[in-house]
Amino acid sequence: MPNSPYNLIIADDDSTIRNLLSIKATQHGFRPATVSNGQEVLEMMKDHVDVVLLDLHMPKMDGFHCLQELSKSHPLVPIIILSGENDASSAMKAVKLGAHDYITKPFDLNLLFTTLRNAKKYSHIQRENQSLKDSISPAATSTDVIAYSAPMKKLMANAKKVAHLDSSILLTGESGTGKGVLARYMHAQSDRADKPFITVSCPALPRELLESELFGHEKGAFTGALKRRVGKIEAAKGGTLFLDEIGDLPIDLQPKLLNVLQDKEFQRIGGEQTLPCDVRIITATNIDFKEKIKNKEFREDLYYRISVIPLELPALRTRPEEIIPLSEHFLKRITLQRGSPSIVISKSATKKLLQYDWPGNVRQLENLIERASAFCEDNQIDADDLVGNIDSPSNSDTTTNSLAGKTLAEIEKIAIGQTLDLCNGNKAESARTLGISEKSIYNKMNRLNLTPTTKTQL
Ligand SMILES: Nc1ncnc2c1ncn2[C@@H]1O[C@H](COP(=O)(O)OP(=O)(O)OP(=O)(O)O)[C@@H](O)[C@H]1O
Repeated sequence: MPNSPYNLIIADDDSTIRNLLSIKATQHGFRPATVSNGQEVLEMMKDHVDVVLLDLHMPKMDGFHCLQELSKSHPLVPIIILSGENDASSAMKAVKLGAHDYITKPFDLNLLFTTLRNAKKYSHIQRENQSLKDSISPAATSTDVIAYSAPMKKLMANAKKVAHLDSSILLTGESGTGKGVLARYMHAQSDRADKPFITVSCPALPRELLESELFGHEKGAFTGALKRRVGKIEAAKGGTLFLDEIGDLPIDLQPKLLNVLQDKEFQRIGGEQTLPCDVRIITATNIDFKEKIKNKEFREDLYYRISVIPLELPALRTRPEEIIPLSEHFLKRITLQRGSPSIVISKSATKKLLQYDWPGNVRQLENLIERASAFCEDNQIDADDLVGNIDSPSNSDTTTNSLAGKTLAEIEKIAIGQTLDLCNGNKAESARTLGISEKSIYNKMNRLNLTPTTKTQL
C-alpha cells in the first residue's frame, strides 16, 4: 500500500463499475474520485491527481479524446486505459497517444491496482529526472562565452582568476547580458566542476515554495509535506548554487541564507538538526541594491556577504564588436541543432544589427537571430529577415521626446508592453528585464489592462 493514498480518478460511464472500482480502490489504499465522462476528468485535473483510470467509451468526451488532452496538459500523470475491447489497434492507438497501460475488461482487481501503483511510481521517477534535468544545467565551457571586446576579455580573465575560490560572487548587469552563462562558466572552471551546478530563480516561486526549494523540508513540516524533501542547497552539495535575481529573495528568508554563507550550515523546514553545507554560492541581480537596502527590503549584512567579489557584465551596446560574433555563434548552434546547412549574415543585415542599441542585450539578439534563421531564404539572413523593433535605436531622442506629456501610468504601460513584446510575451523574462517581481508584472498587467499582444506603439 502507498504510504499516503494516491489520488486516483476513475472515469467510466457505467455507474456499477465506477462504484465497485471506487470501493476496491479505497481498500487498496487509494483516494478515488469518480466521474462519468472525459470532460469531468479535465475539470478534476485542477486538483492534485496522481493517476487516472480511463474508460474508452464515454459520452461528451470519449477516452481517446480525453487522453489526448491529458497528454498535452499533464504529461507526467500516468493514464491507464480500461477498455471493453481486446483490440490491438485501440491498444496501440492509446499507447501512441501517451497511455501508460491498456487493460481490458474483465480484469483482475489485484493486477489492476498493482498496475496503477507502478504507473504512479514510474511517473514519480520521471518527474524527479525531469526536475533534475531542469535544475542541473550543463556546465559551460569557455567556448560557450563569446568575449571579443576589451571589457569582456577583462571580465573573463577576472572570472577565471576567482573561479576556483570559494568566495561568494555577485554578478551584476542588465538583463540578458550573460550573468547566467558566466556563472556556469565559473563553475566549469572551478574545482567543483564535476559536482552539480544548480540554479534557483528567486522571483519564480512564491515565498513558501522558495523556502522549501532552497532549504528542503521534513515530513509533516506543513500541510502537504507528505515526505522529506531535499532542497537545492543540499542537492548542490560539493558544487555551485546560482541564485538568480537575488534582490527578490524575501526579507524573512534572508537570515537563513546569511546563515548558509556565514556558518556554512542550515536547517530543513520543520527540522531540528543543523546540517552542514558545502556549496559555492554565486548570485546575480540587475537591480541597484542601494534602494532595496534603504527601503529595508534587503539586509545590508547579507549584501556584503554575497558581494565579496562583484563582477559586472557590460551592456551589449557598450561592446558592439561582439554583436556579429555573437550572432554567428547563435547561428552555428541553431544549424547544428537542426542539422541544417550553415546560415550567413548579409551586409545589409550586419549594418542593421550594428545600428541598434540592444536594450534587451544578448538575449534579445539571440531571440532575433533565432527568429530570422527560421524565416530567411537561401541560407542567408537579410535586413528584411530581422523583424522586430530594431529599425531605430530604442533610446533615441524621438522615443524620449514622445514620452513627454504622457502620464506616468501611460509611460508604465508603454514600458511594460514593449518589454513584453521584446520578450515574446514571456512574463517571467519581462519581469526580470524590468527589474520587478513576476507577481508585480501580473498585477501591473491587470491594472493597466495589458496583454502581451496589446500594441504598445508610442
Ligand atoms: N557572452 C556570451 N556568449 C554566448 N552566449 C551568451 C553570452 N552572453 C549571453 N549569452 C546568451 O544570452 C542569453 C541570455 O543570457 P543570460 O540568461 O546568461 O543573461 P542574464 O544576464 O542572466 O539575464 P537575466 O538577468 O534576465 O537572468 C542566454 O541564452 C545566453 O546563453
